[in-house]
Amino acid sequence: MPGIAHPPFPDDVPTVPLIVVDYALIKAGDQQEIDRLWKAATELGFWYLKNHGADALAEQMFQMGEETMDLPLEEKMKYEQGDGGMSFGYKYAGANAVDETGAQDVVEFINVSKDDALAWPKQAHRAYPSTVNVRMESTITPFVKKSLEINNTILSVLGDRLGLPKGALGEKHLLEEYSGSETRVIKTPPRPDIPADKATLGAHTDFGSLSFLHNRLGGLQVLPPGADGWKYVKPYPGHAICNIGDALAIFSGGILRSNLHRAVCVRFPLLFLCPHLPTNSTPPKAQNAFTRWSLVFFTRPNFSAVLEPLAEQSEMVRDAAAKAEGKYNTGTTAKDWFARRVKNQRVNNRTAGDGYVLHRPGLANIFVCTGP
Ligand SMILES: O=C(O)CCC(=O)C(=O)O
Ligand SMILES: [Fe+2]
Repeated sequence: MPGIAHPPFPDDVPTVPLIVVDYALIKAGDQQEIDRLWKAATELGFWYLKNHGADALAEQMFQMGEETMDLPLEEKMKYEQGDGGMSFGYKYAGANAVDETGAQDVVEFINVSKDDALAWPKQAHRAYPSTVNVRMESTITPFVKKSLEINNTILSVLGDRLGLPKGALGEKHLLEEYSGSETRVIKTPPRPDIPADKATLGAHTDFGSLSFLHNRLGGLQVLPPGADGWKYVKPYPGHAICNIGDALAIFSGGILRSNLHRAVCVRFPLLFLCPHLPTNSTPPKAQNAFTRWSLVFFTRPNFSAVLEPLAEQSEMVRDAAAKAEGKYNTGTTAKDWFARRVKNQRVNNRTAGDGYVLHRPGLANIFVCTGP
């Protein structure tokens, strides 16, 4: 991917104009910028984040992803996450369902746990492919630390606006506590055979607290509330995409919004014919420009945290939770919630007639999905 020009984003598809938030201003406590973040986090739950300072590390992470995906499948499968509810490790293309029919996803990804990255060279949860190990110290741990710093700053600002005591959200996301927090590099190969309205990564809400996402090639779509259909999120250089996950929606009694999203194959202008040609007739270099790479860091609550509104610590959350009439009282720890969500999306765990419904106790059940 590095050094290969990407085709331009098409200008004839519906896009959603996300609010742009300047991380440097947020960090400096700029009230106007915090107002913009609050608007984005409560209305759509997605925003662009600029001036975050993580781009150089993100590029190195993409390289790690490419090196990993270039390993023989047999090697990658030694580190597969399996069907038992563990997300850390490799996920092969086709392991997850993208809709209620059980159609398989086409993305492969490598997930590295925040706990493993911080414990390195010790192991917290599991072993990884050699391509991950060689870049743990130089690339992955620095990226994880940088992403944690950014997400923790945002969490703290959102906690203040929710009327929570200082550190209340921080306590649910402690560095030293084991959690489902992880970084992920996703590879989507060019698939001209897949219709443009068919998901390559199924519709889902993220199940953690905050996601810090890096896109180069378009394909991400969100379904804004009240919209007539899916809208693309156009990638802009230097702009990460951030979104709220279910855990933060729950902690806030629904004040912060975790929105549905998915990924599809983008159709490019005719000038860039490759996606319309059979895959094997496209020169490899050009084809690589159509391989979609994305990178995420997911901040998720401590495994031991119970997912319920923080109603006792904020009047605002208490009022919102009261209006929601128990909808957000999951009675589940983040560990169990996370394992169930990971498990539910695996094709091998589908049983006849289960409809592949994602059970989000207390929240609306939606067709699922591959993502966290
Ligand atoms: O690939 C993308 O742009 C989105 C990835 C995503 O939503 C996820 O992994 O949860
Ligand atoms: Fe997602």
